[in-house]
Amino acid sequence: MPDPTPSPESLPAPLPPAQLRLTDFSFQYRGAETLALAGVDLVLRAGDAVAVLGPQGAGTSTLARAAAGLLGEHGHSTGVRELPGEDGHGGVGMLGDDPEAQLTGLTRTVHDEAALPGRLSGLPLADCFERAEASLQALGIAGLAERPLATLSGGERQLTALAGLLTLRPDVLVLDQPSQALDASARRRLARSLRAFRDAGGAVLLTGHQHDDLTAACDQVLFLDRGRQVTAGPAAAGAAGLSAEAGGLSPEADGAGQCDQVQADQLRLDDAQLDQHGIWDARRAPARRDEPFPEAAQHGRQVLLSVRELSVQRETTPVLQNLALDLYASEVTALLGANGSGKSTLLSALAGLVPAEPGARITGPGGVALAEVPAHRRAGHLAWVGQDPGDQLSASTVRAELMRAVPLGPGGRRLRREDRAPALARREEQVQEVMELAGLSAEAEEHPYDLVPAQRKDCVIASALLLRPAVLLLDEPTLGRDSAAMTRLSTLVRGFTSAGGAVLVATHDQRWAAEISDRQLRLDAGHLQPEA
Ligand SMILES: Nc1ncnc2c1ncn2[C@@H]1O[C@H](COP(=O)(O)OP(=O)(O)OP(=O)(O)O)[C@@H](O)[C@H]1O
Repeated sequence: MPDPTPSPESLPAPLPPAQLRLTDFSFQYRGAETLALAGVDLVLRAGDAVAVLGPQGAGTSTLARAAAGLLGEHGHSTGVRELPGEDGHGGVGMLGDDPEAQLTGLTRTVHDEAALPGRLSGLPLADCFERAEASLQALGIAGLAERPLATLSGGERQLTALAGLLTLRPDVLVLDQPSQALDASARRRLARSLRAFRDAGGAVLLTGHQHDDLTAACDQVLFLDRGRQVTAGPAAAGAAGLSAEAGGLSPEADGAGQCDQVQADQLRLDDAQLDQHGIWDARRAPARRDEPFPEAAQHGRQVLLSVRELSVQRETTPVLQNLALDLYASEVTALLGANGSGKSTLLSALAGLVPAEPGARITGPGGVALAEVPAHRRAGHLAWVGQDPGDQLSASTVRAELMRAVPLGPGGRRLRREDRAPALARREEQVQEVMELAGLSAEAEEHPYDLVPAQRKDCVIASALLLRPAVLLLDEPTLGRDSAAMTRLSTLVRGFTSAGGAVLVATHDQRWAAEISDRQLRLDAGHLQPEA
């Protein structure tokens, strides 16, 4: 008879200790009518990496803040959050999803910013500096240590904020959309740093709306739908009917509250499942397009913007060198390139916001020479949507922001009294239309700063469209978008080119670049090359 007592070798290894546990955790923002999180259960053990994905508004950022203990003042929670490190050291370090809010504003250089968290937590100075250097090294930005923060590119800022977090050696790292703004090699370096962090006993929680190399390297993925953790089985059957069930049923009935975590290896996270949950899969091969976009063929290859001998220095470093570029009517040109390669510099120089070296020629629609034209007058020809939408928003509601973008009279001239009412009605109509196009109708009366970063960008894109420019310059418009918002963005961009406009768009999302663009250019060492 076999011995019923299991041998010690056959016993499962004891589970590593939990670093963070949320049990039946619910949260409601003050003044909100519905729960932002409803009965979430989550356990992060030493060495774990878990991704929580959901469409925009599903509560992934709220979950990140809940895990980091940052929700306290903002509403009411029920359930339990346990964090062993709460007795003193370790704890949770979090990087938020707002690229504009990641640096403290208290320091001047990259090195000082990376060392600051340690200094604020009372570490000896020598340790702070040593850890800061090690973090900068691990993330591949040691060369930027002495750089003033104000001179960093978007990706460089993101990595600097991460470096600061790593110096605290937290038990748990919570990263809300950490890949946004990172190029492929920075993402790989970050993946390696997270691996090392986990091997040393740390746990990682990633949240966001996109599936990418980092979420694919997690052990598990959870999906959120309107604050509820939803059942997502490994097969398509698990995903079927999710949207129909979730939200309308009680947590008991729809399975929320039971931790149904899915292994994230690609074999089990299939396309249907990600689509079902509204997640943009940045790793997927681009959808094939056999024909060129029809509108491009229709309008012929009319040059709308011609750039020659464009050189730009930042401080004393040459970033763009003698660059030549043509943008064509009805075409989308994708601008690829590593972090810090100069994509934003190029777009800003075209918009007249960064000075070019003498000799540059920028010729706009109808042969207008733009190189000498100041930025505010270029905007009618070339509308620029910068990397940080906050820099371009100033009104207190989305509607007011957009109203402001439409000049009432032709060329901004004053209108006669009798023409005012019809002009106001027309403006109202245009604004309404563009809000619908950009998916902002429900946010019309919101303060732009209360929107999530992707919607803030939508607001700036909507303003740009209202200017009716010939050329649209978009800097990283895909950040923080779920699948529906990506589709909306594509529709908006193709709508613009259908009407004969040209688009130049800087992006790190190679799938989207391949799907949306008529051609792809890569910026490298100050020069543009066709993407291989
Ligand atoms: N105001 C500035 N002063 C000095 N250097 C700057 C300034 N802004 C950017 N730089 C530097 O110029 C280079 C190009 O930056 P830019 O922001 O154009 O790159 P990018 O390709 O858009 O990067 P990312 O993909 O990270 O957004 C980088 O080395 C950056 O650090």
